[in-house]
Amino acid sequence: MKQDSNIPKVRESIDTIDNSILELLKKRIGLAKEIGRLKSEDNRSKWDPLREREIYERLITSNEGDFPDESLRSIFHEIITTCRLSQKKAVVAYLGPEATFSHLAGVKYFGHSTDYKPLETIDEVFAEVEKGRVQYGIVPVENSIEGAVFSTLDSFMKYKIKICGEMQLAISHNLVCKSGNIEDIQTVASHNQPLAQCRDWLRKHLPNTPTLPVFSTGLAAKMAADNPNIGAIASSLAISTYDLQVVVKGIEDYEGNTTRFLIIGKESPGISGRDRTSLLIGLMDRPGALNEILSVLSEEGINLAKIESRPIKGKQWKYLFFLDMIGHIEDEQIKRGCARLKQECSYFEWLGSYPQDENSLEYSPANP
Ligand SMILES: O=C(O)C(=O)C[C@]1(C(=O)O)C=C[C@@H](O)C=C1
Repeated sequence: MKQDSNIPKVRESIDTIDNSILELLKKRIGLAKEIGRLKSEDNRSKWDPLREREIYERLITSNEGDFPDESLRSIFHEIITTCRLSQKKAVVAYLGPEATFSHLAGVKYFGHSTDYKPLETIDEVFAEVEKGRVQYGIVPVENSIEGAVFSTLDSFMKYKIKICGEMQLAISHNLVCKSGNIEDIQTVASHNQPLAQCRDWLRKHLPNTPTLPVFSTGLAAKMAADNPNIGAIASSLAISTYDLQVVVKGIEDYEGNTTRFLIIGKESPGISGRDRTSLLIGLMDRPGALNEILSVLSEEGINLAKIESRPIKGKQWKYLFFLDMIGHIEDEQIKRGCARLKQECSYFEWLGSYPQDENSLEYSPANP
């Protein structure tokens, strides 16, 4: 070994830098708390997505690639979320138990300093937010392969809440069990959606093994931890949480499997400059009613990102439509379009305007 190694000296410099970063972080959180107090005096919302976007954009521009952009973004994501939470503590509810994809999505979105509350159903997540027992909920709304998550859409029709954000999570399914041996598996448990997303794989590799739909992937993982003959399809987070072994990784039938989650709360954030607006509408009972709605959007130059219909419970053959448009309710174009839609619709509800997710690739569980 070389005696005159320079490593200790360089490490000393790294220690000095780390100490300076820590001092600056302490100063930063102090300033964020001060802004929090000023915002409380003015009764202003603590969350300012436009300001947050400006910070990321400024830092990425001045970085010039010296530090990997993606890492820089996630470090500052954690810093800003922690500073924001120092202004107002938040509890986030999700479909539990621990280690579901919703839990994983929550941690990616809100960072590690937030308190998380697992609940048994998506409906309960909405109920807790509506009652104000938690500040936010995170719920899956659609999957790139299986389409809409109906229980989430139906809960929007039942509860008065607002959408505050969205995020996309790349989903990779693992077949797991206690021993890690496929021969031990007599039943495969999971949530309906992952079972459907791995249908072909299961048919091919475990043709005689029955599947068992349960409330969540986290519950399936918990069942596999308690019973050596149960296999579960679950997230990477579930493996460490429940001390399970991987039988086969990535058993989803299609690549690019991504789930879009919505963050729900009591109020939507202000404009960020790149936003989405969601509406729930009912059509008049007359010919061409849907066409009239689409014409309004087209005439106002509004980009419709998504339309989905759901039957109204208890009213046979009656439907409500979920619409996602690009833009914020404070944008003139969206404001004008919504005013016109209100006139044309039998039911109109603004579900919220919120910053669009632009970092879907950053949220890959393969790169946690
Ligand atoms: O600048 C603000 O308004 C702050 O409250 C500070 C801060 C931050 O930590 O940078 C925190 C929360 C807001 O969403 C935006 C930025």
